[in-house]
Amino acid sequence: MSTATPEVLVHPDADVLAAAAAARLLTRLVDLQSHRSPVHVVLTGGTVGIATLRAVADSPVRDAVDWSGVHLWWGDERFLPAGDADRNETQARAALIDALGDALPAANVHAVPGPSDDVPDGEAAARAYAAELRAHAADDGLAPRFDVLLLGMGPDGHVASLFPERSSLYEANLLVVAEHDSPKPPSERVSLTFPLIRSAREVWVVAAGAEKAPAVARALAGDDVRTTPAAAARGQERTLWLVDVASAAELPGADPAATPPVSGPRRPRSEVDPAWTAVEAYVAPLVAEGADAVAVRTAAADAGLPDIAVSSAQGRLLELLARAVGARRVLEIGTLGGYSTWWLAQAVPADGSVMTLEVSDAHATVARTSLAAAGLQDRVDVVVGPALESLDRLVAAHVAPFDLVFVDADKQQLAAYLDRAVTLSRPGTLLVVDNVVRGGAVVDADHPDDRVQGVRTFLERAAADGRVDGTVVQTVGEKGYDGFALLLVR
Ligand SMILES: O=C1O[C@H](COP(=O)(O)O)[C@@H](O)[C@H](O)[C@H]1O
Repeated sequence: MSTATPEVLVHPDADVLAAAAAARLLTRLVDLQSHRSPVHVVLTGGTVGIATLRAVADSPVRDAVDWSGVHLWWGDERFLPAGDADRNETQARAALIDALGDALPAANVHAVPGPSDDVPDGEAAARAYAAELRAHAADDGLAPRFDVLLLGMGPDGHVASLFPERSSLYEANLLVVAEHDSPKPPSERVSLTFPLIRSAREVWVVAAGAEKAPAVARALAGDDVRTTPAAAARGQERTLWLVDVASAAELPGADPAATPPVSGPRRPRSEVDPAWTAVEAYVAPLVAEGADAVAVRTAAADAGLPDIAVSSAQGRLLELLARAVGARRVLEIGTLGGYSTWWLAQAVPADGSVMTLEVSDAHATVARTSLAAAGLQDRVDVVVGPALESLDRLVAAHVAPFDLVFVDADKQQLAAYLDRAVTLSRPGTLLVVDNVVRGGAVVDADHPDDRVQGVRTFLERAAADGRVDGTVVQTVGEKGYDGFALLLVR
């Protein structure tokens, strides 16, 4: 089975890391629940793992999750009596599960059994846990398909209770194993094995602290699993390493003298800062992305379209702008999978319209299908072909002016789109143009990227164009650092 190459996100410190991991987990759960139930999450013990659960409990977004559709499992457990303070389960209950109360049914919490008459040793606990996994298996498999599997990592590079140099690292048949004489106390443990861990859709490794820097560097350099077990921690669809500055200090390119910043990102400005994602997750209830919008977004991803559509917060902004100007006729340049189109279509009245121009036949088909499934086929017209040609046809046909034009297409031609868009407008038409800041690159007159140069030409043209009044609003969020140009036609 092939697995996903690790992606690394560095956070300023352990607290921000835990908050961001919690926000990410909550957002993922809400997203997943829009099209799948139940959702299976594997918890981890350890400092960051438990801090993450505490942050989940403290987040108002936790109520956006339907916990009755979430099943919780553990990647490993210390083989200690139920209620022992050193059990990962006990710590997870104190951090999150108790706070969820009746929202999370007890039957959804799948703890590894502790010692009892029926479960005299770790092997018996491992067998019992494997049976529990089988009882919830997907499609006659041996275990549920885990949606997110969280792993902490020790300074020795262990994950779950799979320690360096142990035979359990190579277990190929069992889903769950017992570990005796663990190098980290307590000595008796039970752990999922790598075949099961690596069958998860997404594996997220969380690690913080300078003492973990060597192991983080070895794992991400692809060290031998025998010396750095974390090197084998990978998911089928995504492998995420959520680390702090201190534990990332030995990664290639890291500044060993770096101290965590008081605020702001440490990575290039165009990348996504976890604080931005956390805020986006926090405001998700206000944005209220509906199930139809999630379906449009998911269909685009499933069809393999690039992940360059607007975010839900930006989509909502488009909807609000269109409503604010009372738009009845909207023109969009650049449909992609129809996600921004969906938001714009929410704003126009039932007898209003959104015309959206898309150069790719394949993208247009995805968009049409999704928008029809959302019941918007009568309100949205997807026009296929090079946008400039479509625009020139509209100009030649003297169509009625549009009330709002949203431009999210090839940046090289933005100035030409501006020209056509103004021609197709009336005084008071609002033009919204996406991606005009580009991580700050727009200020670089010698930038080699012709998209940056396309934006610069457009902004210079807009500034000189006596037909519009405008501004640029810089934005941060899950789409990174960018911005919208807003132009009001005089
Ligand atoms: O013993 C364990 O340790 C690891 C990592 O813990 P940390 O305190 O160094 O973050 C944890 O992932 C595992 O679940 C746990 O049993």
